[in-house]
Amino acid sequence: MTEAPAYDTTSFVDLIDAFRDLQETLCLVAPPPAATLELTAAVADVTKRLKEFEAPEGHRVARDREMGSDVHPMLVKYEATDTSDTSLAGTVTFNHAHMGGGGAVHGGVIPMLFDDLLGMFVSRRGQPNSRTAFLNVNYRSVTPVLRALRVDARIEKIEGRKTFVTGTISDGYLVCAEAEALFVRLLPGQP
Ligand SMILES: CCCCCCCCCCCCCCCC(=O)SCCNC(=O)CCNC(=O)[C@H](O)C(C)(C)COP(=O)(O)OP(=O)(O)OC[C@H]1O[C@@H](n2cnc3c(N)ncnc32)[C@H](O)[C@@H]1OP(=O)(O)O
Repeated sequence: MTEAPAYDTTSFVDLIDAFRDLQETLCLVAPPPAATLELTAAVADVTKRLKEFEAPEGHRVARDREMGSDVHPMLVKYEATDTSDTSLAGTVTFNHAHMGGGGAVHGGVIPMLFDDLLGMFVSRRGQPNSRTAFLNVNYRSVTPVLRALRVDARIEKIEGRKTFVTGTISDGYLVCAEAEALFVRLLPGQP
């Protein structure tokens, strides 16, 4: 495969942010049928325009490994503020699109954040090209939406191809969720 050309992701990050805004807004509205029909056509039109720019694997911006969740519409955006070789601290704010019920984050969204956060951290500071072997999540207290929460990750140990890592999401001193995961480095040629 040829090397992907240098690409300025700034405007694409804005597009993804606009998409996230759309996702959240969809979770907040009750439009009448006529408006829904009109809006469906408008969204379909945007999708049609985007399809003009389809690119082969390796050239798609959403898979830009350096940019991570900033350029991927499905992933939860977080900010890493403090990293060392074995630890990471940062922040995440879940929105209405991530809500399960009663102001709490959906129980499936939390493992997705952990898989991405811990996987990215392992790739950068542990062993690149690793895959999640297990990810165990404990929900210790309700994870609230619309609040800046703290995220932490720590590489506990590396044994051969295996990187053991833990993570937490906290609201002040209250632990909302914690995770334990194993990432296994792929062997050359391993699919
Ligand atoms: C500058 C840098 C830029 C950075 C930019 C980064 C970009 C990067 C972004 C990535 C950020 C997103 C990260 C998402 C990551 C996914 O979400 S990956 C998708 C979800 N995971 C999967 O689909 C994995 C499916 N499973 C598999 O592919 C294989 O089972 C695995 C995990 C590769 C392991 O298989 P294998 O290679 O054949 O390994 P195997 O020989 O069975 O086991 C190796 C060792 O691990 C142990 N092990 C394997 N599985 C388990 C298990 N489930 N439990 C306990 N032990 C296990 C074995 O016991 C063995 O231990 P030892 O005997 O060596 O002590």
